[in-house]
This record gives sequence, C-alpha cells and structure tokens, in this order.
Amino acid sequence: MPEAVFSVKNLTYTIPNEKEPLFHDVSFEVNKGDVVIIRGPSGCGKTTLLKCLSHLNVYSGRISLFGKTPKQYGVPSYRTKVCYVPQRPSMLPGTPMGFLKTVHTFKSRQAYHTSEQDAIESALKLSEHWNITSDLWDKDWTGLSGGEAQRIALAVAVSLPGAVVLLVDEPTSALDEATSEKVENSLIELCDLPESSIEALIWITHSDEQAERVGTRTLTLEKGTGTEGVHLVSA
Ligand SMILES: Nc1ncnc2c1ncn2[C@@H]1O[C@H](COP(=O)(O)OP(=O)(O)OP(=O)(O)O)[C@@H](O)[C@H]1O
Repeated sequence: MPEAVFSVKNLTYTIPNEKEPLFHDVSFEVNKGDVVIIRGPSGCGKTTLLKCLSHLNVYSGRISLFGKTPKQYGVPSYRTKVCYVPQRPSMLPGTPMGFLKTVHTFKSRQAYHTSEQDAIESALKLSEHWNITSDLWDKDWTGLSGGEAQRIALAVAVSLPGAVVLLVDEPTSALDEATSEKVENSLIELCDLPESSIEALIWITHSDEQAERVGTRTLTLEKGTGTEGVHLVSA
C-alpha cells in the first residue's frame, strides 16, 4: 500500500465553552487523486472540520501530510500545503490583486520561487476561463458579487504554487449551472495536471448530483444519539 497523502486520526473538536464535542473521533485517509466529498446536514460541522484540517481551529487528534504534522512543517508552511478556500471570502480588505500580491510575498510561498508576474498571469488566465474579466481583480472585494469573489478566491488558491491538498467549501454554491460546470471541471483536473502541485481535494457540497459527478469517495458526518456529537459514518 502506498503511503497516504493525508491522514486524519481521531479528530475531535469542541466549540469553546461547550461541554460536548461538535464532532469526535473522525478518522480517514486521503490518497493521490482522491476527491473526497464531505456530506452532512446543515450545521453538523463540515466547515469546522475543514478549518481543523488546515489547522485554523484548535482540535485534538492527529493530522498529517506525508506523515508529518502541521507543527513539524511549521503552521504557515502547512497551511500553504493544506489550503482552505472559504465559501465566502467577502470580508477581506482591499482588492483581489492586492491580496494575490500580498500572499505571494509570504515566506511559505517564496519557497516555490514563482515570480509575481507568473502567479498573476496564471490566476488571470484561470479566472478568465471562469468568466471573470480582468478588471474585477482591481475592484474592492466588498464590491464583488458572491459568485465573483468565490471564483477569484479559488483562482488565487489554485494559481499560487504549493497547495497539495485543496479544501473547498461549497465552491460553486453561488454560481449558475454553466459556470459551475466550468469551475468543477477545472478543479477535478488539477490532480492530473503536471504543472499543478495539488494531489487531492476535500470538497463540501450539498448537491447529490455534484457529489456524484466529482467525488471519488464520500465521507458523511451524522449526528449520534444523546450527547455523542457528530461522527463519521461512512468512508
Ligand atoms: N468557534 C465557534 N463558536 C461558536 N459556534 C461555533 C464555532 N465553530 C462552529 N460553531 C457552530 O458549530 C456548528 C457547525 O458549524 P459549521 O459551519 O461547521 O456547519 P456546516 O455543517 O458547515 O453547516 P452548513 O452546511 O450550513 O454550511 C454551527 O452551529 C456553528 O455555529
């Protein structure tokens, strides 16, 4: 058996000041080429789970990428490799172009030696394919529609080098059907593109059809009995 790209063991998360965990003992492995769908009813903890996976929430349990923990990588470097793209990035200050340039200067990104110009060209090309015109990159995030902001945030995550596991939270929820299909197709192709560092995706969706189209595996979070909290019921 080849070593898993990404491994999660007994992941348990408790909301601050709550007694019982939101979810507990979640364990799964992700292999190269996987598009792992995360399902579960609204409010069961899917977004919180993705935030734990990219070390944005405090959790118990063990998460590792190629056998190394976030602390062993150093958290900023780990977050570049296990990259979380939120559903709604509209709270960001400034413009998407400013954001792309700032993220490009981070030490954890500089390790990949991509020029700023290459990163910009790559992001503009991908977003244009997703019907985002270049002028939108210089508009304030607050002036963008939900769907525009969502596609631009995805283009930034995919175009900057370094991500190995991409965590996407309902990445097409604000898009019409035709645009959604384009974004979907681009995302699932990433694992096979020689120029992409991405080896697997973990993808939250509420759509059965989308899960069927893009997923290679499905994990379902379900509420247990009594105060058990949410746990993983299928893999
Ligand atoms: N830091 C926190 N403080 C308070 N409540 C929190 C915190 N983190 C998560 N929650 C709560 O945990 C629950 C799960 O939230 P989460 O966004 O993970 O659910 P979800 O399954 O992604 O929902 P949806 O499908 O509606 O997007 C919610 O009730 C949320 O308010």
